[in-house]
Amino acid sequence: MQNSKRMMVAGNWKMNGNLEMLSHFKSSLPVFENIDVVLCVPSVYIKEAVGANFSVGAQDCSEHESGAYTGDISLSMLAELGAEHVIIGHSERRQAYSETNERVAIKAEKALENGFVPIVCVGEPLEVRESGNVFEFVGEQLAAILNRCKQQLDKLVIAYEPIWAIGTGKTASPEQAQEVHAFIRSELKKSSELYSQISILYGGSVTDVNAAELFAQHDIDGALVGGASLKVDSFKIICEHANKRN
Ligand SMILES: O=C(CO)COP(=O)(O)O
Repeated sequence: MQNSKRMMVAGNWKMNGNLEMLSHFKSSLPVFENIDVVLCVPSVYIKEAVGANFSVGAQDCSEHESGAYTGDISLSMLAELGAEHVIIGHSERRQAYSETNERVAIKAEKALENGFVPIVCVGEPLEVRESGNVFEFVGEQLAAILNRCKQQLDKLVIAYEPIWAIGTGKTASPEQAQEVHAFIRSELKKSSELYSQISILYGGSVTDVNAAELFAQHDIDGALVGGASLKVDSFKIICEHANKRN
């Protein structure tokens, strides 16, 4: 039995793209009736991205509301531009900007308070997978998030992105991904009766070629797509696969 919730396909452009590419996406992506399609563009493009057949997300947010935080962008600013989703705790930010589990959890909590759908990322580096400690590592990341976001868990989206699969072309096998998704679901179950309503996306070298077999897994509710979200044709095919599953 598949979960009954809607599938989501979210594109993460990271620091890529330009206005011309955005305009191409806006005019080319059709409506997908059965799924939520989100494009997380660099923040400077959010306002321009709004108004097409997809929702718009940011790739990070500040945990502060305003003040002397040079370079930060607050949730209320992102909301003003029209963003409804926000990626939080992406491994690139955890690694390059030293974002701790607690800071990620605070951002997720603030995002929920501000009416956003936070897409909160978890996932292990290669050495953790090789040492057999995936559940322990992901479990700790998740615990911090669940602890802070208890009140509105049904609004949360979790993205499992094993770091060794990001941008490497080496995707987790459907079985490897399903195993961790089932673990995440079981942890969610301990925290909330709403566990079955929380979408768990898979991210890490998702392409138009491997999306269907990933989406066929019981606990995979969609994808967070990096490289393949930069080409409208591949992103569209991934959306079509998700749309068919629902
Ligand atoms: O980091 C990712 C999405 O957030 C995944 O990136 P790739 O799809 O390029 O591996």
